[in-house]
Amino acid sequence: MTPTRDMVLQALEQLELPGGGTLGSRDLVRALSLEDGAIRFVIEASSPDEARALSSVRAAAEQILRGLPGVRSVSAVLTAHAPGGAQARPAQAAPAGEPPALKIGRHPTGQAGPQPVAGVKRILAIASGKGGVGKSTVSSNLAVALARQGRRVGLLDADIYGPSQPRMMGVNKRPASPDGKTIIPLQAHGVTMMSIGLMLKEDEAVIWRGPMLMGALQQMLGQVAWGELDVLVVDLPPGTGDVQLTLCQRTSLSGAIVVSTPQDVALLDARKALKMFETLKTPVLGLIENMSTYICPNCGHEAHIFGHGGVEEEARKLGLPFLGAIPLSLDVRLAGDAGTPVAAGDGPIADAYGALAARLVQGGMA
Ligand SMILES: Nc1ncnc2c1ncn2[C@@H]1O[C@H](COP(=O)(O)OP(=O)(O)OP(=O)(O)O)[C@@H](O)[C@H]1O
Repeated sequence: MTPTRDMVLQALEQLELPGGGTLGSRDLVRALSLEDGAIRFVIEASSPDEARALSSVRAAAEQILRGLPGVRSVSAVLTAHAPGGAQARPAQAAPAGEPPALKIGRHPTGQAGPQPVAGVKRILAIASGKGGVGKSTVSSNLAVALARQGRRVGLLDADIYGPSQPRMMGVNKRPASPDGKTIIPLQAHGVTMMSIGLMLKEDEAVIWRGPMLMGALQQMLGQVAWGELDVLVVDLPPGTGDVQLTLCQRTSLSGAIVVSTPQDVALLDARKALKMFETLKTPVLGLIENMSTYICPNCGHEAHIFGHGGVEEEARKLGLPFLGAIPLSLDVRLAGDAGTPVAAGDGPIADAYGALAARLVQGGMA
């Protein structure tokens, strides 16, 4: 017998939360998925303080669910809305009695099961609906920020059509392969990294089709000597193509994070990416707004060049966690172009990435 959604929610009712109530009565469960006895869900706190107060709840919830008949595995992550300030809005609970807005699919695809990567505890895919919204920038900065917090972090640049991590992380050495099979990844800013860009000859055009892409991606995941990692951050290509499909179907992803700018057109594309993850049954762990607000370095005036708050609003509508907003800043681009992500230094943007990384660590996502 495999557990049903009702059985899971009912079992969770046994758990008294610090501060009173249950996960159900406080409407904290999001993105619950059940598949062949594997249970995954997100506990979404309304603030980092609430998440701190609930830090013991995740493990306790997992333990209760492991006791249900037919359960093969349980994975819960704890996340929180962005902290207060100009970008924050109070968390809005779904209307009482309504199920949480589930944004992950529940339909089996009949594909061979996703496989873990040896030694790697969690795999986070960073995705976007369209190019140029800063997905690669967010991936490298998040990887560096997580490493600064003591996590063992890998960064895989799977953006096969436009690999930008060698430039952003400041590496350009071709990785060694002592036995002609195992690929030795490179190290930069405390992160173990690998990019398809490092395997290509300069100006070699990557005009590959589906099967070749799949082979390259599998090689990067399976043949790279990643070592023991707490989290592997995967920088996906933009959109919804073969690489995303392969990764979601063949690899045990902890989940995906979708990056968008607040513009309507970017959000429209972000929705397509979210739909894809729903179809592929990959949990979406949250949304990040990049290029959110611009503060003039000369006069301190705050401008909303691409609009503002749209991603948080979208996350709220979809019942998905909003993980945070990164401002538009010349420093971000200059640092990325110079090969040292801004998160490796000090200042407000490094702090914003630090907060984002801390939220992921706290939630068991990294
Ligand atoms: N918060 C930001 N402030 C200023 N510039 C940024 C910010 N985020 C990204 N950029 C710049 O925007 C450009 C595009 O970013 P990036 O390459 O990360 O986007 P992408 O979504 O990965 O695009 P693609 O998938 O097409 O490679 C880069 O020059 C980068 O330095």
